[in-house]
Amino acid sequence: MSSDDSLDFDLVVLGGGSGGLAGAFRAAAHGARVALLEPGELGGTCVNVGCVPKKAMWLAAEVSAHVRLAAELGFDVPAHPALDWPTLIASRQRYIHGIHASYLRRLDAAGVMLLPSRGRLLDAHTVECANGTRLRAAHVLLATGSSPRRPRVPGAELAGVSDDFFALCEAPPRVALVGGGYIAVELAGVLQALGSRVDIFARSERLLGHADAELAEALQENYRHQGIGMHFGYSLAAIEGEAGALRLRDADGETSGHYAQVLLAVGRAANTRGIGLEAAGVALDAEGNIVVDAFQRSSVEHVLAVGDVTGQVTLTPVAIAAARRAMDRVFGGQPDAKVDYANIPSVVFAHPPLAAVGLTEAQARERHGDAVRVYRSTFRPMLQALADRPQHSLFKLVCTGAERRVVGLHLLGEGADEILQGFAVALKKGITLDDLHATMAIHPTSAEEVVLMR
Ligand SMILES: Cc1cc2nc3c(=O)[nH]c(=O)nc-3n(C[C@H](O)[C@H](O)[C@H](O)COP(=O)(O)OP(=O)(O)OC[C@H]3O[C@@H](n4cnc5c(N)ncnc54)[C@H](O)[C@@H]3O)c2cc1C
Ligand SMILES: NC(=O)c1ccc[n+]([C@@H]2O[C@H](COP(=O)([O-])OP(=O)(O)OC[C@H]3O[C@@H](n4cnc5c(N)ncnc54)[C@H](O)[C@@H]3O)[C@@H](O)[C@H]2O)c1
Repeated sequence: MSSDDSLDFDLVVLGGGSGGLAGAFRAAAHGARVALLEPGELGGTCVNVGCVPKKAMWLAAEVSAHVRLAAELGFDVPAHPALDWPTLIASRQRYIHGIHASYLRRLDAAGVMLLPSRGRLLDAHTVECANGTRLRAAHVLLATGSSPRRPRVPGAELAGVSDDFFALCEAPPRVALVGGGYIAVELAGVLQALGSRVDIFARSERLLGHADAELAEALQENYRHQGIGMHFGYSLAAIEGEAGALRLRDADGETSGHYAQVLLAVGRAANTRGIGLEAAGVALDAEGNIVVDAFQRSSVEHVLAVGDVTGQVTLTPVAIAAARRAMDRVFGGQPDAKVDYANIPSVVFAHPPLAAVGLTEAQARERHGDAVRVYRSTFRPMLQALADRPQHSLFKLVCTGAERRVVGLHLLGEGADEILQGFAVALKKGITLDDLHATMAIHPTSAEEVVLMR
């Protein structure tokens, strides 16, 4: 690549989260002179208040469930294991500090200049730091992420959001979670397993509107068994009371409570305020996300955007892939590099986890009508059966056409989070049901059910 020496940098990145870091590393690997602005901890949402600490808490919740299973299998362990939360949180934060240190080392080795500051666009080629320093760059990458939304109801400020969940040092005795999406489902499962009594208040008629309805209902059944309360079609009108004793009031004036903690999980909004988008002329869509084309280009030439701030599939691997492809295109001589947004696999870290790739049955029927064939397997994983526990797995394959091409795979059950990745490769390659049947099963596993479904 060739550089313009009249500019300070080839690339200035706003945001040191999943997308920003990936973009900075990839651009530097292509020889670009890069500056990265991050006012907070490196790693952004995912590393500090998202995927990583969430997974740590999910793993702890799984361990707690397994200790209880172990007791039922005859091990000499308590049926209700006590958890010293501070020890768990210390281990989690130690792990996260290790990630921070690794990023610092890697930025240093890559020659990326890290500035611990917010940035603001003055025009398409100029970024101003909080202290007034101005950086001139050939390209700017916006990767400022998103923040939790709060519903506009009286008392909303009394509630916490997912960031506050990660500040907890003990299980609050009773927790209300408002929302029915990824975060409400994940935090509810973890808190219930680690000692809280949890109620979910969802506006929708079921959990996880994005997921296959049958699996979502099966997960609800599991949550009910675990003692999680669920209220659907709920319209939150106000949050009342005082810290430690909060009540929810619905649109009919009915109240529910008292809750030691109310957590709001009603979606996230792109971080676009105060970053100079108006000055530079960067367009937003009706939802407030930065508009980008398939190559992550904003409405202003040389200004790119990736990750949550664009509102495109808001997952860490997507932010990373979008940033890498954009940098491959701009600095790596790969003019066609872009993300394929089709068939992105995802996992809701519920108990058990729900993993999915491709079309749900409803989406497939809408698109392919009567050509859709659905195959399902409901079974009790061996560990659950040995302990005589009721938890079942539900695996579902959605196929279309005479060749029975696999267009959707939906897994609810133990190990689903780890099973899906390989099958996601296969689905992207366009496999058929016959291809699955031609693959030898691995016995005895849960995963074998995917190649045995008829
Ligand atoms: C509770 C929770 C759990 C999640 N779990 C998962 C999961 O299991 N798997 C998954 O794939 N995804 C998960 N996600 C989503 C994932 O965290 C996000 O999709 C991902 O972090 C988006 O990356 P990003 O780079 O766009 O933004 P972020 O990672 O949020 O990074 C944005 C960065 O920009 C910085 N910034 C903001 N304004 C400025 C400015 N003006 N100048 C400079 N810097 C600025 C911020 O400080 C922040 O560090 C989860 C999210 C949450 C909230
Ligand atoms: N495992 C993962 O990959 C993972 C985990 C957590 C978050 N994420 C990402 O972060 C995003 C944000 O998560 P989220 O759970 O906040 O959003 P979400 O979009 O998944 O769910 C928001 C939920 O809030 C409900 N809602 C909206 N307004 C409401 C109101 N006023 N009252 C009651 N309910 C209301 C919606 O009906 C929906 O069920 C996710 O969409 C996902 O992309 C991913």
